[in-house]
Amino acid sequence: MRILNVANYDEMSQKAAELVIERIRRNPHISLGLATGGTPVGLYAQLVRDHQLNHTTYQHVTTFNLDEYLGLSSDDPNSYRYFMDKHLFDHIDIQKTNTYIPSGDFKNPEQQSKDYEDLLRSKGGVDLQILGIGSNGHIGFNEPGTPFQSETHIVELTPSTREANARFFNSLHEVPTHAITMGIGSIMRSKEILLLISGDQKRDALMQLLRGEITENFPASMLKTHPNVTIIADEAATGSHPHSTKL
Ligand SMILES: O=P(O)(O)OC[C@H]1O[C@](O)(CO)[C@@H](O)[C@@H]1O
Repeated sequence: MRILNVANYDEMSQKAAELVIERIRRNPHISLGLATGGTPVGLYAQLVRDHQLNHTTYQHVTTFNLDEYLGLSSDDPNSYRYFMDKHLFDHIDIQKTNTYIPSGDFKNPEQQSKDYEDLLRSKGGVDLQILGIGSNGHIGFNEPGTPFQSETHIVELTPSTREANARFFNSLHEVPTHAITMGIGSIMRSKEILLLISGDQKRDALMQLLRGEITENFPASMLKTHPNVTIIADEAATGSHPHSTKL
């Protein structure tokens, strides 16, 4: 893993955007794995800005989102489809038919999980996966204890994840209890991974990732076995001054 330690959230977003834009320009048919949550919002804003200023095109780009809440329709403001349209897709020239997000439909979620995994494979998988991390080490919605080999599946969200995400809802009560998520095995098949970490509330998770053992109790630890991971972390998360290290 390569870690780039930057000053703050804005610099993290800027550096992340530079990396993503470089990969898109190198491969205009790239398949991007996308994350939601607070962490990548600044990155998406930078991608939109670059598209407007420099006309980087997404005409041939395909995207796969990591996860979706179960029970929220795509037009619900808290659904991840809504989030992606609002922060990115509505502002770039991507073809919406090339943007895939797991369905949060309650009907037959097991089949939907299988269909999403089949789709990922049939489209050739993800070239560059963008990730955030939960304070408990979750990636996507893969909570501690998720098998490392897991593929797209249904999860029951932990109380800590629901509490952390309640800030996007009117109340904790409204946060769905279940979600559909790409598995750790699905994420690990990506050719390249870009993990973004910002804020002092993520410092323990970053330390555990860097110093702790590889264990299913800390899902992100599996990333240490991936051959091509870049972490961009800000000073609040690393607790040290900006520099770059190869681990
Ligand atoms: O970026 P945030 O909002 O801190 O969330 C961290 C992670 O948690 C999730 O939002 C899921 O709870 C992921 O999608 C995200 O990467």
